[in-house]
Amino acid sequence: MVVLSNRLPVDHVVNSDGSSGWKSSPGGLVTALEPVMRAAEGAWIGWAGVADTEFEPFENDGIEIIPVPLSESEIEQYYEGFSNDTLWPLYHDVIAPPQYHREWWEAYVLVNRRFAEAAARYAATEAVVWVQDYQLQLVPEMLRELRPDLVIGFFDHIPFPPYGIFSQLPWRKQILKGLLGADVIGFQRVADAGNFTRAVRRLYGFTTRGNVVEVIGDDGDVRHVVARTFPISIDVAGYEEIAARPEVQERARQIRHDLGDPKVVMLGVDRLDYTKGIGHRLKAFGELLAENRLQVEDVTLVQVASPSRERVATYMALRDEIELQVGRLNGEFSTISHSAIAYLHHGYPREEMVALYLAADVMLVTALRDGMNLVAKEYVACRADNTGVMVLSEFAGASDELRQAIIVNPHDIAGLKDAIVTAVEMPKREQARRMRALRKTVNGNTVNDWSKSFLDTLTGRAAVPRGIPETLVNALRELASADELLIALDFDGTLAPHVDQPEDARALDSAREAVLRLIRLADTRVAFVSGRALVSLQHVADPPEDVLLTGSHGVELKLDQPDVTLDLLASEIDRLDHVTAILERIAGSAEGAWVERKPAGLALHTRLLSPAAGQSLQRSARSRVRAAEPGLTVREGKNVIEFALRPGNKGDAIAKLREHTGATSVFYAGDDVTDEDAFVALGADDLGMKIGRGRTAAGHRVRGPEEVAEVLALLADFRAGFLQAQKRERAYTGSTPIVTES
Ligand SMILES: O=P(O)(O)OC[C@H]1O[C@H](O[C@H]2O[C@H](CO)[C@@H](O)[C@H](O)[C@H]2O)[C@H](O)[C@@H](O)[C@@H]1O
Ligand SMILES: O=c1ccn([C@@H]2O[C@H](COP(=O)(O)OP(=O)(O)O)[C@@H](O)[C@H]2O)c(=O)[nH]1
Repeated sequence: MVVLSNRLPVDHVVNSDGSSGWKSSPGGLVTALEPVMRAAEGAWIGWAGVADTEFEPFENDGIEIIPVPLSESEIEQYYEGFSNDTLWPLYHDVIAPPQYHREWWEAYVLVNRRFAEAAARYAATEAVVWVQDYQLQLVPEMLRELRPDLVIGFFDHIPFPPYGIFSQLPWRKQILKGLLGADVIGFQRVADAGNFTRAVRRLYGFTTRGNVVEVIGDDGDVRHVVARTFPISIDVAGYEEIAARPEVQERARQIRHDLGDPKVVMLGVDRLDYTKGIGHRLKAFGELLAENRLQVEDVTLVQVASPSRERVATYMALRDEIELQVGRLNGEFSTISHSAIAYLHHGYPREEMVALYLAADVMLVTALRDGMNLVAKEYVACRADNTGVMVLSEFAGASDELRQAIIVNPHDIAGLKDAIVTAVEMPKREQARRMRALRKTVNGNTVNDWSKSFLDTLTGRAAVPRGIPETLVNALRELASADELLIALDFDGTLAPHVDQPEDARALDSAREAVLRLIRLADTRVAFVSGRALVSLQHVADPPEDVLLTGSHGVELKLDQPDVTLDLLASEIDRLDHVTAILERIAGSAEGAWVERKPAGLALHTRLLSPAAGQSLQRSARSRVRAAEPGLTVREGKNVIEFALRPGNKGDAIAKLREHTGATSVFYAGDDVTDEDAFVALGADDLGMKIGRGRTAAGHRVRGPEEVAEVLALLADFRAGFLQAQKRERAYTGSTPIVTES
């Protein structure tokens, strides 16, 4: 795996004595990704934090680091400018006004290209490349152009703005196009993913179905891009381990002592950023002191404001503002023995952070907008004794999960003050009740869970366990009570195990038996949906009389009537002959490749070749056919590329079958890339089941044809049970069911 982010986990530093070295770099992205990368084999590509310096790749704490150089002017225009003075405020609710400068955009494009080129150089064939965050939104598309073999993921660590705000961006279409180069785009919150898909619909008119965007390329080909939420987290066990160390606990006691042992220590930990709501927090605290609702002898606020983006004008102004506010409040309310606010403009190492979390009775997270806010999760992970209260802004992503915090709107200063008082006065029992629940939530989604679920979605590599998952059993039980049920099944790899020679494929006996049971049931139809030509499907599947058939990806149909023939025009037959000649030549150049002629198209099979050789053969077939006979529909499957005269896919087949049968619910099972068209055509009352590994839009997954047979048998049991019960009920209530008008 290759990870790309603007920041590396370490920054290069030159000390005052002229010596140099590497230190941990700031921010939650690094906190989250570091443990993931230490556990994974792979390289991390990013900027070393200094200008105009080239570094050779090196290893740091078990991670291979590949630095990408940036010049002084690129840092100004790409990082401080476009990333942090255009995108950052725009994506954070325009809390500060975004600046739009064309030369910043040009630098952004240039640096994104440099990152894409670095990834293209380092990634092995068919490797997974995981691009991080708003600084690199153009990389997915650039990288796909350079290396179409790669699997590309993108994770957005910050909010994705609503269309009304996003649309301000002069380069909004380019940004979306860049992102859509990824196979999976991850967001922190459901709302972010929704904002993104809405923008895609508005600006490109692409169809989105649930989490899947149908991206239509310049050549008319369709790619399915998954855009969904994956809330990021922390290395919970790592924080718990540090919090349990005696020396860290001693340090926490020392901190409280040094603060004058106040009754209550409140803590804020943020990069000094206008998104974090530090000013709102200080205002609320100041008013509580002024109104005597809190006393300076009892309550101290520790505010860590770690330095961030210090050359950006908005950040300089913020520092002045906050420090003026702190100075005023301390001047007004501190006594010789008690400071109101301990203000620390430093970045601290992790052990010191944990000691602060242990020392704090109340954690204040009052962000005006924040992608996630890992500080909130870290505080919870450290409170093993179930004490402590968190006040948490509803505008931080963490509030979606940490529901037992005291959730606040930081703009409502009166509400924020009440929340702070509630936190300060909260009885220990109530603290424990809430903290237990918070800890359970944080433990239930660690950073490993986050990366695993993202990467599993990306690569479809989740080892598919044997057996039928409980969630699938429940969904089948529900599906079995449909008024009119259609069970549509792919054949190869679903009912029949894959074999080297397509004509040798046969359905498993157990699958055949289950199908025979299903077709005997009332209000239940079974269909086979195959990419094969109908005649080939009939040969291998030997389908029972009542099974509906669709072949050639829905172009051929046999629906309760004698065979359907396809009328081809003479010109279409000429085109097929021409493409046959081209493909035969290509197949002839590689031992083990062969061409299959279909009623309305051709397929080049490469399954006996190595994956790399197969891919390269498919690429050359694609470009030569496109040049010679433009306008054919191209479909890529596992080890096969098809050229069809007429468009049509398994999604269309489902629509035709649904119409023919009047089905109110559809069950669809398939294993191949072409089955994804069918999965995205399913609706809320339907059930999609993917067979084996691979990215999918299906809601369920099983391992192989044996499990498919089990699932079909189970569905037959449930359906028979439902129909029996329905029959009994009708007999009991006097034949026909009661129909009410609405
Ligand atoms: O690299 P910097 O410019 O110094 O900024 C530090 C990082 O800030 C942002 O962090 C975000 O990621 C966190 C983890 O997902 C999330 O909890 C937080 O809400 C975000 O703001 C930024 O997104 C990173 O790229 C920066 O490295
Ligand atoms: O002095 C400091 C201040 C913060 N952090 C860490 O920086 C990260 C901040 O991440 P968060 O998601 O809260 O916000 P971001 O800074 O990424 O916007 C957390 O892991 C903090 O523990 C740190 O190590 N030292």
